[in-house]
Amino acid sequence: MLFHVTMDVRIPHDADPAKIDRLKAEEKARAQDLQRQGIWRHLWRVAGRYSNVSVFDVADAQTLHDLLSTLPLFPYMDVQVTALCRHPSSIHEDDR
Ligand SMILES: O=C(O)C[C@H]1C=CC(=O)O1
Repeated sequence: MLFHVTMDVRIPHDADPAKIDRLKAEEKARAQDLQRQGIWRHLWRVAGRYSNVSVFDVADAQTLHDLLSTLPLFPYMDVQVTALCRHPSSIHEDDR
């Protein structure tokens, strides 16, 4: 199943910079690993905001929740999820 996910990252101003740098590095490694596996299909920065829009390809909503909630930056994210299904006019056979 495909899910559109928006992640708004909100780092508290009083957060420990060293801890945040470590979490960002861990997040990057995790995100790149999931992209290589084809699970995190799209990852886009929202221009002008510390936010991304992403498309995930996972078995179901529980799998997506387990994945998102274990991201290193998850405690600092507001996450919105929209389930996607195939558009009848899509020319992309892997849209499902
Ligand atoms: O920067 C972000 O949008 C938050 C998060 C998502 C992927 C990643 O590397 O960090």
